[in-house]
Amino acid sequence: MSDNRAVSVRSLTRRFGTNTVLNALDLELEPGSFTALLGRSGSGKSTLLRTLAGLDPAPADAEIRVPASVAVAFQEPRLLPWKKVWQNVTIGLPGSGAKARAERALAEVGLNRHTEAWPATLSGGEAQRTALARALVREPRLLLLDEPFAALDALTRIRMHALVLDLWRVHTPTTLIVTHDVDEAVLLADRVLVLDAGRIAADIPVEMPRPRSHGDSRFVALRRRLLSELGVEAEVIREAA
Ligand SMILES: Nc1ncnc2c1ncn2[C@@H]1O[C@H](COP(=O)(O)OP(=O)(O)OP(=O)(O)O)[C@@H](O)[C@H]1O
Repeated sequence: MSDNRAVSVRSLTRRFGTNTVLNALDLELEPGSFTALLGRSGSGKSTLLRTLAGLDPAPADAEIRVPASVAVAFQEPRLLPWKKVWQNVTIGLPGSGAKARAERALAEVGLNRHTEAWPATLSGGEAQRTALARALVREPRLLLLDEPFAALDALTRIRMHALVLDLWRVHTPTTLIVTHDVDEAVLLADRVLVLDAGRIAADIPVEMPRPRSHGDSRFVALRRRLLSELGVEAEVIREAA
C-alpha cells in the first residue's frame, strides 16, 4: 500500500531538550501531489522539512520513506558567490553533460541570459530562480520548498508562483512547500496541512481549478478556515482588511 505514497512518515518525534517539536507525527504524500504546510512560528515546519530532506538525522524509532531523489530550496538562495550561475546549478552534479543540463534548467526558469553571470549581479528573484534551477536539474521526485518566496517583493512573488506551478506541471515532483502565507498555500497547493502541537492538526483539500483567484468565494472561505485553524480570530482578520 505504501508503494502508492511518495512520502510516508510514521510516528516521527523530534525533541530539542525538553521541547517536543514533533510528537508522533504521521504524514503521507501522494506521488506528484502539491501540498502546503502551514503552522505558527516555531511549530516545527522547518524541522519536519529538514528531516524529510535528510538534513537532520531521523530518529531510529520513526519510519520515514522518501524517494531516492530529493531537492530542497530555502528562503535564501544559498548561492556560492565565487561560482558562476551555471556552476552553482551544477554543484554536486556528476557527468560530463552537466553544463548543458544547467543551461536547460536555467532556460526553464527564464535565466538563459544569465548562465555566465556571477550571483552578486542577480536580483533577489533571479537568485531564487537559480536556486530552483539547481533543485530541478537533479530531476527530484520530491521537491521541498522552505518559504522560498518570503524574501521577495509582491510582484516577483506572483511571477514565482506561476513559475513553480509551471515547473511542477512539467516535472511532476511531489512537492511540499512550507509557508507562513495562507493565500500562497491556497493559491498553489492541492492540499493544505496545519502543523500544531507536534502533529498534523488539519488536513484540508483545495478543490479549486487553477488559476485561482483571491476573490473567488471558495478562496475566501478557505482562507478564513485556515486562519481560524492557525488561531487568528475573525476580529483580527477584519481589522487587518
Ligand atoms: N537545532 C535546534 N536546536 C534547538 N532547538 C531547535 C533546533 N531547531 C529547531 N529548534 C526549535 O524547534 C522549534 C521548531 O522550530 P522550526 O524552525 O522547525 O519551526 P518553524 O515552524 O519552521 O518556525 P518558523 O515558522 O518561525 O520558521 C523552535 O522552538 C526552535 O527553537
